[in-house]
Amino acid sequence: MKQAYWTEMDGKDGLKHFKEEFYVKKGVLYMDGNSLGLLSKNAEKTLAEVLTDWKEYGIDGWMAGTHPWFTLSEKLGGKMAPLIGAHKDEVIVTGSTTGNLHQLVSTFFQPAGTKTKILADELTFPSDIYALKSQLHLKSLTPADHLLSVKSQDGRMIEEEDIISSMTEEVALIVLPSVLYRSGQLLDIQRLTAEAHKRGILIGFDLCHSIGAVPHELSNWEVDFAFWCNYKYLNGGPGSVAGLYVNRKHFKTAPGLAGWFGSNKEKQFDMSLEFVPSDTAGAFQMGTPHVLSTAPLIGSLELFAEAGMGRLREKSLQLTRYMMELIETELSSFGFHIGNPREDERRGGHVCLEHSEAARICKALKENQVVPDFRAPNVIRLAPVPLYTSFQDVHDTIVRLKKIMSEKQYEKFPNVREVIA
Ligand SMILES: Cc1ncc(COP(=O)(O)O)c(C=O)c1O
Ligand SMILES: Nc1c(O)cccc1C(=O)C[C@H](N)C(=O)O
Repeated sequence: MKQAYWTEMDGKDGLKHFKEEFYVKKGVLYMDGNSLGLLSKNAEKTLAEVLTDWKEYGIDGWMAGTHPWFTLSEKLGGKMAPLIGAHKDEVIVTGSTTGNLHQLVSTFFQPAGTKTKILADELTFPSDIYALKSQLHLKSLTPADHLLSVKSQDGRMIEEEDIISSMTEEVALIVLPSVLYRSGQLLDIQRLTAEAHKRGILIGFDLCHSIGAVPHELSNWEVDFAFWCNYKYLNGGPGSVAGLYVNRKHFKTAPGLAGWFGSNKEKQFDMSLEFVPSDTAGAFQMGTPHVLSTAPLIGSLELFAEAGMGRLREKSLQLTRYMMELIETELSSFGFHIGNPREDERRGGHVCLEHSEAARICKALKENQVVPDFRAPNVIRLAPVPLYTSFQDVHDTIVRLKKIMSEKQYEKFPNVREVIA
């Protein structure tokens, strides 16, 4: 493997100083930032600041201190907006991914007449399907008849053409992932939104695997709503508070699940039994924000503002391209298949490496200080995230993998998954 390439790329990498901001363990090649991002010093600092404010101010921390808690969700929504190409008031940091999906579907799925179906796809993350089915049940509609699932032709990707041809008259709402969690396929959000709207269908996206990895233009594309977690590429920490986006054209739509933190902030403490919603995406909040699980995001988002999504995406594409090239040149005799799309505009931030022995190859990688994750039945996900991964890290990952394969190190492990990854 030629050293010239990675030394040259690392040498001219304008983002390389960010790696020092992160707790990257010495000798460990962390390729799992698409599942749980690493802690940054900045995130640690803002978490400590919020704890200090609690210590110092008690109840007054809601309005005083370094990061007053009462407006923190709105403030962070504004800081997150550039990552998805939204207006500041269209984004709020709140809830969890699955909770936010429930909120948005309960708001925007309004079956009427013959328009009673939700369209999703068969490769989406299971939690989304569970949520959609339970939302149908709540409206006394059976998922077997009312949840349409676009089929994959190859078990990896979902073709946009197939999604569009499933946008029938009966569909009221579409919920799709931006990037598929296993194959890393990036869907054409702009095109799908335009096609849905031509047919009078509302459309929303799960951005879990694209936020912080891929730039978006949600407002310009007129996407109706979106939701995501902040613990993957955004490094908000395990169980970090999530986010949602609602296009301004829907600000007058009453939230399906109302709660007092969705109130107009001036009125909230009037304690009236009449709900007066905020006139922003803040209306879709419910209860008191989980401040301690939000605090690391304050620091983390500062890093994203400094790095910029354009530069992050450029480096991410270079890293995944380099990884795929090395896989092709170095690992061709070991039975791997690259399961993600090759085109830049069709892939997210991770490489999907398929192998019949994937579960135990992952165990061998971990033993060799490479952290991937495994997704059944046969996928090794490798995410060289641009904030803390160098080109040399990508190179070294493939060197370690090649050694594992040449020496058949994986054979000493059973080929079954661990509990989580
Ligand atoms: C695409 C996608 N959607 C939804 C979820 C569920 O998120 P949460 O557990 O935060 O609700 C995840 C990850 O867990 C995910 O990857
Ligand atoms: N949300 C997770 C969790 O609570 C524990 C372990 C992993 C996760 C994940 O986020 C997994 C991730 N959504 C995936 O793409 O597989």
